[in-house]
Amino acid sequence: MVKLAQLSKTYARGEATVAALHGVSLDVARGEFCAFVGPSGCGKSTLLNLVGGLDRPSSGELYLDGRATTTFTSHEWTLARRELIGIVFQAFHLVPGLTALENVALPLMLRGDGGRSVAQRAESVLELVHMGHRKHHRPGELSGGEQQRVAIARALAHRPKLLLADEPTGNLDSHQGAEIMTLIRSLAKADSVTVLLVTHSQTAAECADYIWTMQDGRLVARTPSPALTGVA
Ligand SMILES: Nc1ncnc2c1ncn2[C@@H]1O[C@H](COP(=O)(O)OP(=O)(O)OP(=O)(O)O)[C@@H](O)[C@H]1O
Repeated sequence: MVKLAQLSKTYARGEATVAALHGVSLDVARGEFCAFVGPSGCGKSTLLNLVGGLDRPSSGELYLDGRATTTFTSHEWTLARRELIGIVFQAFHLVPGLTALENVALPLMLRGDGGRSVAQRAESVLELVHMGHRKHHRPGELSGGEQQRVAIARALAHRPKLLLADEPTGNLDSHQGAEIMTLIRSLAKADSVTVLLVTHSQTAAECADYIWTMQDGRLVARTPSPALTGVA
Protein backbone atom coordinates (compact mmCIF):
# COMPACT_ATOMS: atom_id res chain seq x y z
CA MET A 1 0.00 0.00 0.00
CA VAL A 2 2.86 2.36 0.89
CA LYS A 3 6.34 1.82 -0.48
CA LEU A 4 9.36 4.05 0.13
CA ALA A 5 12.42 3.40 -2.03
CA GLN A 6 15.59 5.15 -0.88
CA LEU A 7 13.54 8.19 0.11
CA SER A 8 15.58 11.18 1.30
CA LYS A 9 14.72 14.69 2.41
CA THR A 10 17.19 17.49 2.91
CA TYR A 11 16.23 20.91 4.23
CA ALA A 12 18.22 24.08 3.74
CA ARG A 13 18.99 25.86 7.01
CA GLY A 14 20.78 29.10 6.19
CA GLU A 15 24.02 28.15 4.47
CA ALA A 16 23.88 24.61 5.83
CA THR A 17 21.64 21.67 4.97
CA VAL A 18 19.84 19.29 7.34
CA ALA A 19 19.33 15.71 6.20
CA ALA A 20 15.99 14.87 7.80
CA LEU A 21 15.60 11.48 6.03
CA HIS A 22 18.46 9.35 4.70
CA GLY A 23 17.50 6.88 1.97
CA VAL A 24 14.62 5.24 3.81
CA SER A 25 13.16 2.10 2.23
CA LEU A 26 9.98 0.56 3.58
CA ASP A 27 7.04 -1.52 2.40
CA VAL A 28 3.76 -1.33 4.32
CA ALA A 29 1.07 -3.82 3.30
CA ARG A 30 -2.64 -3.06 2.99
CA GLY A 31 -4.26 -3.04 6.41
CA GLU A 32 -0.97 -2.95 8.31
CA PHE A 33 -0.61 -0.55 11.24
CA CYS A 34 2.92 0.85 11.74
CA ALA A 35 4.10 3.21 14.45
CA PHE A 36 7.23 5.35 14.16
CA VAL A 37 9.02 6.31 17.34
CA GLY A 38 12.37 7.89 18.13
CA PRO A 39 13.98 10.99 19.59
CA SER A 40 12.87 14.48 18.68
CA GLY A 41 14.27 15.51 15.30
CA CYS A 42 14.88 11.95 14.03
CA GLY A 43 12.61 12.49 11.02
CA LYS A 44 9.26 10.97 12.03
CA SER A 45 7.06 13.87 10.94
CA THR A 46 9.13 14.37 7.81
CA LEU A 47 8.43 10.77 6.81
CA LEU A 48 4.68 11.19 7.42
CA ASN A 49 4.57 14.54 5.60
CA LEU A 50 6.24 13.00 2.54
CA VAL A 51 3.77 10.10 2.49
CA GLY A 52 0.85 12.56 2.70
CA GLY A 53 2.28 14.82 0.01
CA LEU A 54 2.51 17.71 2.47
CA ASP A 55 6.20 17.92 1.59
CA ARG A 56 8.27 16.62 -1.34
CA PRO A 57 11.27 14.26 -1.20
CA SER A 58 14.72 15.41 -2.29
CA SER A 59 15.39 12.01 -3.87
CA GLY A 60 14.04 8.48 -3.98
CA GLU A 61 10.55 7.29 -4.85
CA LEU A 62 7.31 6.98 -2.94
CA TYR A 63 4.58 4.62 -4.18
CA LEU A 64 1.01 4.85 -2.95
CA ASP A 65 -1.34 2.02 -3.84
CA GLY A 66 1.14 1.00 -6.58
CA ARG A 67 1.48 4.47 -8.11
CA ALA A 68 4.79 6.34 -8.23
CA THR A 69 4.16 9.79 -6.77
CA THR A 70 7.31 11.85 -7.23
CA THR A 71 5.97 13.31 -10.48
CA PHE A 72 2.56 14.11 -8.93
CA THR A 73 1.45 17.72 -9.43
CA SER A 74 -0.12 19.62 -6.52
CA HIS A 75 -3.51 18.87 -8.03
CA GLU A 76 -2.77 15.13 -8.17
CA TRP A 77 -1.73 15.25 -4.51
CA THR A 78 -4.97 17.06 -3.64
CA LEU A 79 -6.92 14.31 -5.42
CA ALA A 80 -4.90 11.61 -3.63
CA ARG A 81 -5.74 13.18 -0.26
CA ARG A 82 -9.41 13.48 -1.20
CA GLU A 83 -9.66 9.84 -2.32
CA LEU A 84 -6.93 7.75 -0.75
CA ILE A 85 -5.54 9.40 2.37
CA GLY A 86 -6.97 10.57 5.70
CA ILE A 87 -4.86 12.64 8.09
CA VAL A 88 -5.19 13.21 11.84
CA PHE A 89 -2.99 15.77 13.61
CA GLN A 90 -2.15 16.46 17.23
CA ALA A 91 -3.98 19.81 17.14
CA PHE A 92 -7.31 18.47 15.73
CA HIS A 93 -7.61 21.34 13.19
CA LEU A 94 -11.41 21.40 13.22
CA VAL A 95 -13.14 24.47 11.79
CA PRO A 96 -14.31 26.37 14.92
CA GLY A 97 -17.47 27.88 13.40
CA LEU A 98 -18.82 24.56 12.10
CA THR A 99 -20.63 21.84 14.04
CA ALA A 100 -19.14 18.36 14.39
CA LEU A 101 -21.45 17.15 11.61
CA GLU A 102 -20.45 20.01 9.30
CA ASN A 103 -16.75 19.44 10.00
CA VAL A 104 -17.08 15.78 8.99
CA ALA A 105 -19.20 16.63 5.93
CA LEU A 106 -16.79 19.31 4.69
CA PRO A 107 -14.17 17.08 2.97
CA LEU A 108 -16.97 15.08 1.32
CA MET A 109 -18.46 18.27 -0.08
CA LEU A 110 -15.03 19.54 -1.18
CA ARG A 111 -14.59 16.46 -3.34
CA GLY A 112 -17.94 17.06 -4.99
CA ASP A 113 -20.25 14.72 -3.09
CA GLY A 114 -23.60 16.28 -2.37
CA GLY A 115 -27.10 15.90 -1.07
CA ARG A 116 -28.38 13.45 1.47
CA SER A 117 -25.55 10.96 1.02
CA VAL A 118 -23.09 13.45 2.56
CA ALA A 119 -25.24 14.02 5.64
CA GLN A 120 -25.90 10.28 5.99
CA ARG A 121 -22.21 9.35 5.72
CA ALA A 122 -21.16 12.15 8.11
CA GLU A 123 -23.78 11.01 10.63
CA SER A 124 -22.85 7.37 10.38
CA VAL A 125 -19.12 7.97 10.78
CA LEU A 126 -19.81 10.23 13.78
CA GLU A 127 -21.78 7.31 15.27
CA LEU A 128 -18.74 5.07 14.68
CA VAL A 129 -16.59 7.37 16.83
CA HIS A 130 -19.39 7.58 19.44
CA MET A 131 -20.09 11.25 18.76
CA GLY A 132 -23.53 10.99 17.19
CA HIS A 133 -25.12 12.61 20.25
CA ARG A 134 -22.83 15.68 19.91
CA LYS A 135 -23.22 16.21 16.17
CA HIS A 136 -24.67 19.71 16.49
CA HIS A 137 -21.96 20.93 18.87
CA ARG A 138 -19.09 23.16 17.77
CA PRO A 139 -15.46 22.24 18.57
CA GLY A 140 -15.28 24.82 21.39
CA GLU A 141 -18.09 22.96 23.18
CA LEU A 142 -16.25 19.62 23.07
CA SER A 143 -13.41 18.16 25.17
CA GLY A 144 -10.03 17.44 23.58
CA GLY A 145 -10.83 13.73 23.31
CA GLU A 146 -14.21 14.49 21.73
CA GLN A 147 -12.62 16.89 19.24
CA GLN A 148 -10.11 14.23 18.26
CA ARG A 149 -12.98 11.74 17.74
CA VAL A 150 -14.59 14.23 15.35
CA ALA A 151 -11.22 14.73 13.60
CA ILE A 152 -10.92 10.95 13.19
CA ALA A 153 -14.44 10.81 11.77
CA ARG A 154 -13.50 13.58 9.33
CA ALA A 155 -10.31 11.73 8.32
CA LEU A 156 -12.25 8.49 7.67
CA ALA A 157 -15.42 9.95 6.14
CA HIS A 158 -14.28 9.41 2.54
CA ARG A 159 -13.21 5.82 3.29
CA PRO A 160 -9.46 6.30 2.71
CA LYS A 161 -7.18 3.30 2.27
CA LEU A 162 -4.44 5.05 4.23
CA LEU A 163 -4.63 6.92 7.53
CA LEU A 164 -1.72 9.12 8.64
CA ALA A 165 -1.72 10.10 12.32
CA ASP A 166 0.87 12.56 13.65
CA GLU A 167 0.86 12.53 17.48
CA PRO A 168 -2.93 12.06 17.67
CA THR A 169 -2.77 11.68 21.46
CA GLY A 170 -0.27 14.50 22.04
CA ASN A 171 -2.89 16.95 23.37
CA LEU A 172 -4.82 14.37 25.41
CA ASP A 173 -4.49 12.92 28.90
CA SER A 174 -3.48 9.27 29.15
CA HIS A 175 -7.05 7.98 29.53
CA GLN A 176 -8.37 9.93 26.53
CA GLY A 177 -5.23 8.98 24.58
CA ALA A 178 -5.78 5.27 25.22
CA GLU A 179 -9.43 5.56 24.10
CA ILE A 180 -8.42 7.38 20.90
CA MET A 181 -5.79 4.76 20.04
CA THR A 182 -8.22 1.90 20.66
CA LEU A 183 -10.71 3.64 18.38
CA ILE A 184 -8.18 4.22 15.60
CA ARG A 185 -7.05 0.61 15.72
CA SER A 186 -10.54 -0.87 15.71
CA LEU A 187 -11.87 1.38 12.92
CA ALA A 188 -8.76 0.81 10.78
CA LYS A 189 -8.80 -2.97 11.24
CA ALA A 190 -12.54 -3.14 10.45
CA ASP A 191 -11.93 -1.65 6.98
CA SER A 192 -8.33 -2.83 6.33
CA VAL A 193 -7.13 0.76 6.43
CA THR A 194 -3.33 1.04 6.47
CA VAL A 195 -2.16 3.27 9.32
CA LEU A 196 1.12 5.15 9.78
CA LEU A 197 1.34 6.63 13.28
CA VAL A 198 4.01 9.01 14.58
CA THR A 199 4.15 9.18 18.35
CA HIS A 200 6.27 9.84 21.42
CA SER A 201 3.96 7.62 23.46
CA GLN A 202 5.02 4.01 23.95
CA THR A 203 1.43 3.15 24.95
CA ALA A 204 0.11 4.62 21.70
CA ALA A 205 2.80 2.87 19.66
CA GLU A 206 1.80 -0.47 21.16
CA CYS A 207 -1.58 -0.21 19.40
CA ALA A 208 0.27 -0.70 16.10
CA ASP A 209 1.22 -4.06 14.58
CA TYR A 210 4.85 -3.04 14.19
CA ILE A 211 6.92 -0.33 15.84
CA TRP A 212 9.69 1.22 13.79
CA THR A 213 12.40 3.02 15.69
CA MET A 214 14.01 5.94 13.88
CA GLN A 215 17.32 7.59 14.53
CA ASP A 216 19.05 10.38 12.60
CA GLY A 217 16.71 10.09 9.62
CA ARG A 218 16.97 6.30 9.34
CA LEU A 219 14.82 3.33 10.30
CA VAL A 220 16.96 1.35 12.71
CA ALA A 221 14.69 -1.38 14.11
CA ARG A 222 11.29 -2.96 13.59
CA THR A 223 9.60 -4.65 16.55
CA PRO A 224 6.30 -6.53 16.49
CA SER A 225 4.07 -4.85 19.07
CA PRO A 226 2.05 -6.54 21.82
CA ALA A 227 -1.11 -5.73 19.80
CA LEU A 228 0.18 -8.09 17.09
CA THR A 229 1.75 -10.80 19.20
CA GLY A 230 -0.97 -10.81 21.87
CA VAL A 231 1.71 -10.60 24.58
CA ALA A 232 0.91 -7.62 26.81
N1 LIG B 1 10.80 22.88 7.23
C1 LIG B 1 11.98 22.56 7.75
N2 LIG B 1 13.08 23.32 7.53
C2 LIG B 1 14.29 23.01 8.03
N3 LIG B 1 14.51 21.92 8.79
C3 LIG B 1 13.45 21.12 9.06
C4 LIG B 1 12.15 21.39 8.57
N4 LIG B 1 11.31 20.41 9.00
C5 LIG B 1 12.07 19.58 9.75
N5 LIG B 1 13.35 19.98 9.77
C6 LIG B 1 14.47 19.32 10.45
O1 LIG B 1 14.48 17.98 10.02
C7 LIG B 1 14.79 17.11 11.10
C8 LIG B 1 13.67 16.10 11.29
O2 LIG B 1 12.51 16.80 11.76
P1 LIG B 1 11.13 16.06 12.07
O3 LIG B 1 10.13 17.12 12.40
O4 LIG B 1 10.80 15.14 10.98
O5 LIG B 1 11.50 15.23 13.37
P2 LIG B 1 10.56 14.46 14.38
O6 LIG B 1 11.21 13.14 14.65
O7 LIG B 1 9.17 14.42 13.89
O8 LIG B 1 10.66 15.38 15.67
P3 LIG B 1 9.59 15.64 16.85
O9 LIG B 1 9.43 14.32 17.53
O10 LIG B 1 10.25 16.67 17.70
O11 LIG B 1 8.33 16.15 16.20
C9 LIG B 1 15.03 18.00 12.31
O12 LIG B 1 16.42 18.27 12.41
C10 LIG B 1 14.28 19.25 11.95
O13 LIG B 1 14.85 20.38 12.58
